[in-house]
Amino acid sequence: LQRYLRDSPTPALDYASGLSLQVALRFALLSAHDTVAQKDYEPVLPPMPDELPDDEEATRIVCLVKNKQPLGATIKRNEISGEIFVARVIHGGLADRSGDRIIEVNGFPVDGMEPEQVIQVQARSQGTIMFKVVPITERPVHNQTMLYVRAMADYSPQQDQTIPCADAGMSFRKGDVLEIVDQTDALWWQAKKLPSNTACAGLIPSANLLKRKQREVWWSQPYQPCQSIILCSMYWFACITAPSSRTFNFFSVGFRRSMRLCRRRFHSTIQPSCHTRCPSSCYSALNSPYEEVVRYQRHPQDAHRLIALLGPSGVGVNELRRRLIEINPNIFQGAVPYTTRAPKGYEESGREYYFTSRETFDNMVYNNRFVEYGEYKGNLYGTTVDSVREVLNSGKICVIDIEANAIQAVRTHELRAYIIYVKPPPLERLRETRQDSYITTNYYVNRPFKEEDFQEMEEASRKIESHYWQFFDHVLVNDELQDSCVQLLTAVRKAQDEPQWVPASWIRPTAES
Ligand SMILES: Nc1ncnc2c1ncn2[C@@H]1O[C@H](COP(=O)(O)OP(=O)(O)OP(=O)(O)O)[C@@H](O)[C@H]1O
Repeated sequence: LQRYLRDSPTPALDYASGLSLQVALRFALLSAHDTVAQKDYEPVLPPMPDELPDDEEATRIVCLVKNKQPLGATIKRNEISGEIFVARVIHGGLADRSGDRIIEVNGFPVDGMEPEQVIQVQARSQGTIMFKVVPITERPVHNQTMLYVRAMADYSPQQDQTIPCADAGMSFRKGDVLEIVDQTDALWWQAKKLPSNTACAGLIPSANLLKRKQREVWWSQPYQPCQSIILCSMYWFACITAPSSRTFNFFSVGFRRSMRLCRRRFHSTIQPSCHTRCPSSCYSALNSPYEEVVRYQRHPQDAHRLIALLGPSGVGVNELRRRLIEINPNIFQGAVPYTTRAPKGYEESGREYYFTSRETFDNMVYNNRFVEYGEYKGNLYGTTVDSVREVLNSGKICVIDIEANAIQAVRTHELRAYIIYVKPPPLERLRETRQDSYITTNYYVNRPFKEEDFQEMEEASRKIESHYWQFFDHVLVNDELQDSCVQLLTAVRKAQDEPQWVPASWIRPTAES
């Protein structure tokens, strides 16, 4: 504006936006032009009051221009003195000053008023609001480092009776990455949802407060068996069985179609206690509604990240994994599972399976060596961390499929699993795309998909999503198979070569992790 005043250019027209009503962008540009042409420099601030207090340091006049943005501050009343204070100023909001005592709003003395009445005064004002405030002399120095977290729960300020101001609140869904910009208040933090293009932060419950809220909700709900699954989602168990009779063009490890069947059938056979199996991960998932995350980019010399695929039975997890490995078996590989069953004539230990005794297997279970394991027809089957490590150490990308309750076993500092959730497309697309496909069920090895298979898949995906969505690094809707393969390949490449949000404990390992 200073330069404009100096140069005094003459506008071509006073009303140029009429020239181009159809093109929104151009219209915006032209109306900006008109604003300058008409010298319409909002806001016009009201004149300063004549009677300024003698002690200039003691009070300040703060003038804010109202627009569609919230004011960005919450106020509170001191119950004893009746004085009104700015309780909290929202980071990046209009009123980015904190702790000041408000004595007047638009000329009305507000001492002794209820906060709601003060808000009424503000709400009535048009254009500008003038506050007379007594600034606090000693402002707390906030020496905060940047904190990023992944939300492990959903939150909606509109449904929270306890939030100081629902309009200043920020809703989030589990899995969202939040930048915490202010943690000075023990109960209400300020945060931005990433990726963010707003300067203004929103109020969210602090970790302790959200934890308390979750516990209250949990206690107030009637018992549902699936809740125990959420709470003990780290019970890692599954049943794995012999390779299916299906043969492929090349031998590929771990395409055990019946393994997933078996998991379904024997779902509840093995449930090791949380404390003996994975105390640290259980504890943190139960107690931290926010998981601290950092941006991580794999160094080209580091081992690849493990790729773990999961999804409801029949959605196509194995098909996608098989096709990915087929694309380039020199790059992608599955992990060789262990079993206690006797080898068949053509089988070689270390190729189809590692064959081992029951005693050794039990020992491995005891020593937490398995990502997943289970029993089928009297034999034990399982995938170990060592088998995964072997593939990763060979420089290849290890691709495995897991049940959702094995997620915590692979989300570790060492494996740095990238979790891809394979989601069914909408029902009508399932019907169309699976017309010529075959499903394997508990009773049939291969039969065409039926309507109830699709319904079951939908139902299962809803359950998986409601319990585990926060852990998914990528969601792949398996609609057209070819497209899904391309998407999978792209996601895997990104997982290895592009920066990703990962748990901070992977980068700064703690005693627990
Ligand atoms: N996008 C797709 N379009 C059409 N058919 C598909 C698609 N994805 C997978 N299929 C087919 O659906 C069937 C089930 O797939 P797949 O065996 O991979 O399921 P899964 O998720 O591993 O489940 P399960 O563990 O029960 O075997 C297979 O015949 C597969 O070829």
